Formats: sequence, C-alpha cells, structure tokens
Amino acid sequence: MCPTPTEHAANGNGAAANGKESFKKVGESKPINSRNPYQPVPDFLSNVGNFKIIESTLREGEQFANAFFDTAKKIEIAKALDDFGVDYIELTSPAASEQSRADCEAICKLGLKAKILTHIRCHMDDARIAVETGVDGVDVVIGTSSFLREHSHGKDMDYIHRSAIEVIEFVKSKNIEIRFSSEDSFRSDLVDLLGIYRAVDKIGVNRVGIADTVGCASPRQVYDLIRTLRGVVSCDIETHFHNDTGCAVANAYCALEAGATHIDTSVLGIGERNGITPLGGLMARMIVADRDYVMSKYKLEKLRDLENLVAEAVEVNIPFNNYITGFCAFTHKAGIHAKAILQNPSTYEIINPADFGLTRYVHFASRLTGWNAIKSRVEQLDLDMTDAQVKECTAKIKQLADIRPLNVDDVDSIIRQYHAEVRNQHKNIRPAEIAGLDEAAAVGKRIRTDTGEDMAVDSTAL
Ligand SMILES: CC(=O)SCCNC(=O)CCNC(=O)[C@H](O)C(C)(C)COP(=O)(O)OP(=O)(O)OC[C@H]1O[C@@H](n2cnc3c(N)ncnc32)[C@H](O)[C@@H]1OP(=O)(O)O
Ligand SMILES: O=C(O)CCC(=O)C(=O)O
Ligand SMILES: [Zn+2]
Repeated sequence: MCPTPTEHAANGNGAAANGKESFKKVGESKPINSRNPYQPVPDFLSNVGNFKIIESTLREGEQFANAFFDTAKKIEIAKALDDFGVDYIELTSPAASEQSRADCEAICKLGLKAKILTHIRCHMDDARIAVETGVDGVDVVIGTSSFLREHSHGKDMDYIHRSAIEVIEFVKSKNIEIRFSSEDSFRSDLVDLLGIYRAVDKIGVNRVGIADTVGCASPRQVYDLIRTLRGVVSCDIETHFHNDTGCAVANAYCALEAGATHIDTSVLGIGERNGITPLGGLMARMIVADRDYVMSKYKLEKLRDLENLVAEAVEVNIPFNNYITGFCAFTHKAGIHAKAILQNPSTYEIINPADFGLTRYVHFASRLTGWNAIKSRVEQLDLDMTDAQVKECTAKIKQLADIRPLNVDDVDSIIRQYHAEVRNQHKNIRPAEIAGLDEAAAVGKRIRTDTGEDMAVDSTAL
C-alpha cells in the first residue's frame, strides 16, 4: 500500500510508518506485527520487502549499442556498484574474448562485498573457462523457446536437459554458486520450462532464472509464471526483464510479488536494444513498497553519481524523465501542485528526493504559476509584500509568460521591479498617513511603513 499524505508528512520522508524490523533472509517471511498497520494482510509469497539485486551493467550493459568499457572503467563501475550496495555483480562471459577473461579475473581480485558472477552459455567449454576466473558464481543460460531452439543453438529439449545437468554438476563441484536460466522463457512451452527447472532444482542448482528476453511479457503473465514456478522449485528464482514494451520495472515488481528472490538490473537500464530493468527505476518502485528495506541496504544517495559514471562511459545523457535523477523528477510546476507541495510534499510526491540526496524544485516561471509559488519566491528573495501585492505581481508575471517562455531571472526581475514600484509609491505617501498618526503629533517620531522601511517623520514629510 502507498504511504498516505499523513504518513509522508509525519515521517518527513515518504516512509510507510513501519517500526524497526530486522530483515529476513530470502525465502523467510516477515514477522506479521512488524509491518505497517495500514498494509493489507501480509502475502507470504511476496518478496517485495526482501529481494536481491543482480547488477548486470558489466554484462547485459556491455551489450548496449554504445558500450565499450576498458579495464579501468569496468573496475570503476564495479567499485561504484559495490559501494551502492548491490548484492551481485554479473560480468560478461570470459569466453567472449581474452580481455573479457582478464577483466573478469581482475574484478574477482578486488575483494568487493558484492558476489561476482559471470554469464555463460550452457556449454562445458564456457563453464571450464568460467570456473577458473575466481568468480563466486556462474549464471548459465540456454534458449528454450522454439525460436531459439531452431535459430540460435539448434538443440532440442533432451540436449538442453543433458547439457544443463552436466554444466551444473561441474560448476557445483568447484563449490561456487550456479544458476540455470532459460532464455526467452515467456515464449517457451510451459511444460518444457517446468520440466527443466524441476530437473535442475533436484540436482541442487542455487537459482533458476526466468528471462523475458524480447520484452514481451505483461505483469500479469509474469505473476502467473513465477507463481507457478514457485510451486515447482525450492531454490531461489532470478528474473530478467527486457523493456521493449515498457514493462521492465512493473514486471520486476510483479515477479517479487509472486515469489521471485532476485532481480537483474543495469544502470540506466542499458542492455541489448532498449535494455532491461533500470537500477534506479527498481529503487523508485521498491522504496515505495518497503522503504526500510531499501534504505537499509542500498546507499541511495550514490545513485546519481553511479548513473553519471555509466552515462559518461557509454556517452549518453540521463533522460529528462529518468526515475529519481531526471532533471524534472522532483519539479512541480502548475500552481495547484506548487501550492500543495509547499504545504506538504506528500500531496504530489510519492518519493522523497532527500532519500536520494536530492532536492525538490517548485517552478515559478510560467503561465501556470500561481500566487502561492510567487509568494514563496518573494520570501526567498527576502522581500516584503502583502498577499494582495503578490497576487498583483503574479498577474504581471503571467501576462509576460503568455507571450514568451520565462526563466528565473525574468521572474525575479518582475518581482523586484514590482517591489520597488510599490515601495516608491509608499514613499510618496506621507508617512504620518501610513502610520495613521495625528500629523502634528507624528513629527519627530520614527515609524515603520507598509514596505517595512523605518522612517523618521519630519515636518517636510507632512
Ligand atoms: C540473451 C543474451 O543476452 S544471452 C548472452 C549473450 N552474450 C554473448 O553473446 C556474449 C558475447 N558473445 C561472444 O563473444 C560470442 O558470441 C561467443 C564467444 C559466445 C560465441 O562466439 P562464436 O563461436 O563465434 O559464435 P556466434 O557468436 O557466431 O554464435 C553463437 C554460438 O553459440 C551457440 N549458442 C547460442 N546459445 C547457446 C547456449 N545457450 N548454449 C550453448 N550454445 C549456444 C550457437 O549455436 C552458436 O554456435 P555455432 O554457430 O558455432 O553453432
Ligand atoms: O541469463 C539470463 O537469465 C538472461 C539472459 C539475457 O540477457 C536475456 O535472456 O535477455
Ligand atoms: Zn537480457
């Protein structure tokens, strides 16, 4: 359930009003009475308050059209991801090239807190190389849809079973984690899928993976498949969602609701085509679902730097509407919004920018601006105006905003000019009049004018 405005205001941070609670391990359920009392009865299948991130910027992200990471950049990104707090860092297959293998070894030697994985084809040749790199685990994949069986590797389900078992047993014998994933899971036959997952679960795979390789799945399809799979395997369930049809974040969330334990992400969502679930988008979604969990695990204030690092490395800009860090993600423009936001940010914000080390911005330079936003700007400028004057000044701003776009300087100039005019008008009024004093009695006194000026009343002013 989303935090109510009262909760947001009370916490000052968009939090659900949870008490302190310790975090369960993957697969365990949360104690019932530690949850937000406004939340519905806990769903014991759901892992929205207990998930792990497999960060694949250095694997899926390297498949992004613009990506070229040299060793130094890979190390810098790996360290930044580790610092952010991701649970796993997935690296390109060491079978891809000699440099990929060397980089994989170098990152394994960094001694990061995050576990290091590499991603390989379901083939012994790749597996033999992978286990020699020093990784903590191997993610194995093979296409199971008819498209991929026919046009990618050309193998049938019997072959897939046999090679999966061989590779898994080999990797397990090296005492490192092993995950088995079907590629293009949502266009694969359900009986084939459940059969192979049941088989690999039986021989002790750590995780099975569901991949929406072409981004075709809807949240409801994801929920149904993961929920079904949850009933078939006892191991962890990793999920991987491409964003071709705009569902990558929603699908990740639904997967967790249905019992998935691990979500694949990449910084800014970079990957093949238009990429996968973005790390920042997942954080945006999850902080609303379980703020305590997200805040305790991930250093959210590092997200912007992490995104800037990757954006620069792959030579793209951060999109204007990016989750959390887009330039207008916390900008409030229309007068109705601005007024309410100034009173209580929960009115039009579900995420508190301060949780990510960011600030909100109330826009005050358009034809949609209202007097409350201008009043706030007048206060920032430390000028004294009555509400009636602010309203009159707002009308002038709107007049010009109807003609051309305004910037902050334009508005500040209008405000200052208006303020000066008002002050001068007052200067032309006899001070005794302003003070409401008897003129003769006023001489020699000091009074404060409407515009806040301290003035001496002398006979020339009368
Ligand atoms: C959906 C995904 O993102 S999966 C991850 C994708 N990642 C990568 O592709 C890593 C980078 N890839 C590479 O460097 C190269 O493709 C390599 C080194 C893996 C293979 O290179 P090549 O041997 O030159 O083959 P090529 O790339 O042309 O074709 C892929 C080969 O892998 C085989 N293959 C594809 N998927 C699998 C799989 N899951 N398990 C086993 N073999 C597979 C194909 O049959 C094909 O082999 P063949 O043409 O020799 O029969
Ligand atoms: O290994 C996986 O689970 C996913 C592989 C992949 O990138 C995909 O299928 O899109
Ligand atoms: Zn992918």
